[in-house]
Amino acid sequence: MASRNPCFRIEQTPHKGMGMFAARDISPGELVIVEHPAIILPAGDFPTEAYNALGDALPEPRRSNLLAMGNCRSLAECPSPVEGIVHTNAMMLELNPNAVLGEPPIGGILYGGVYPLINRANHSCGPNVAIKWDRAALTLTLYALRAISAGTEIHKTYLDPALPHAERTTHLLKNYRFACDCPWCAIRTDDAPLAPEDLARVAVSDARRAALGRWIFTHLRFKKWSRDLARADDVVITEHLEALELIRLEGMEGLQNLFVEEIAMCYALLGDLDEFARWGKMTVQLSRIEDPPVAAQFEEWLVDPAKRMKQWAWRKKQRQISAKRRNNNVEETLSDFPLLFGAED
Ligand SMILES: C[S@@+](CC[C@H](N)C(=O)[O-])C[C@H]1O[C@@H](n2cnc3c(N)ncnc32)[C@H](O)[C@@H]1O
Repeated sequence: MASRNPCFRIEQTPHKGMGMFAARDISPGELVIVEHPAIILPAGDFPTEAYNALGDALPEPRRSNLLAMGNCRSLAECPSPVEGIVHTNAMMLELNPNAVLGEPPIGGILYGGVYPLINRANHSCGPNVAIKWDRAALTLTLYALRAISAGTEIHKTYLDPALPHAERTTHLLKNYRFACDCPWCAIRTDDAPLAPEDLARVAVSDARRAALGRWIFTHLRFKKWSRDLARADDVVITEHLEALELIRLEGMEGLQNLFVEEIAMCYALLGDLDEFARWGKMTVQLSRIEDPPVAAQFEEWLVDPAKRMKQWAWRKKQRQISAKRRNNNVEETLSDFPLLFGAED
């Protein structure tokens, strides 16, 4: 199936059914596709006839596009192919059917949306794209989390990648009927335990993922650091760079924006123009889809940070003021010494 979107194509994979592949190089933060659902229905189980009726009610080519989608359920489990397709593909979202027109219908009942193109993206525990809901329009936006070179498979994640390997495996087998063979997983071909080297690799990955999941609760954040001059100037930057390295190793770029943005802010408070420009531009690039107000704010600041940011070089200035005070005290103390000595002499 060919897509008119030049950024990706849908192709057969060797062992995952169809998949989504980059048709050209895609930059971090770049839009891959915005898509409307083929169908959207309340979460839950319905009689077979209801699923069949839903499929029959769809106009062509939406109906045949829906029926061509992946279905990991057997006919014994789901006699209606529409039901199997919904269970294999539906992306959950919470909507309020009584919401006021023009307001996002957030809060209320869980629904599942099926998206004929976005749902072709297979799973990885280190996904290179993420999704964002527009609950008012019911569209899903897929965007790149890191650079994706032409020909690479586009993977999203079907679960919280911070979960340990064993829980990820159980979830994927139960709900999607496959064993993940991404670089962060280890597959057991039979009931035998994992090989010692696979166990060790998975243990390292689990530990890193758990550390990243806890990071924001256990490490110093920009805001606290910004007001606390007793802390070293580079403490947040150093720790955030460590987090970004763990993120890179685990392919968990879905977590990176907070760290990148806070590093940019640290450099702003330190009055470092070059580093602020570097990290600020990265923040703009990564936030354009995920958090447009943040991207807009940084774009504005980047024009002339020294003039446009209230907090520009604040920490640097505080350090200069306290150094001056210290110097003055030292001078006063020193100038007192001759008198003291003189008096004693
Ligand atoms: C939402 S569909 C993804 C698209 C699907 N491959 C297709 O042909 O339409 C989910 C199904 O794709 C397959 N799949 C997704 N990710 C996979 C992976 N990493 N390894 C093996 N199979 C995968 C499984 O059969 C799963 O039930």
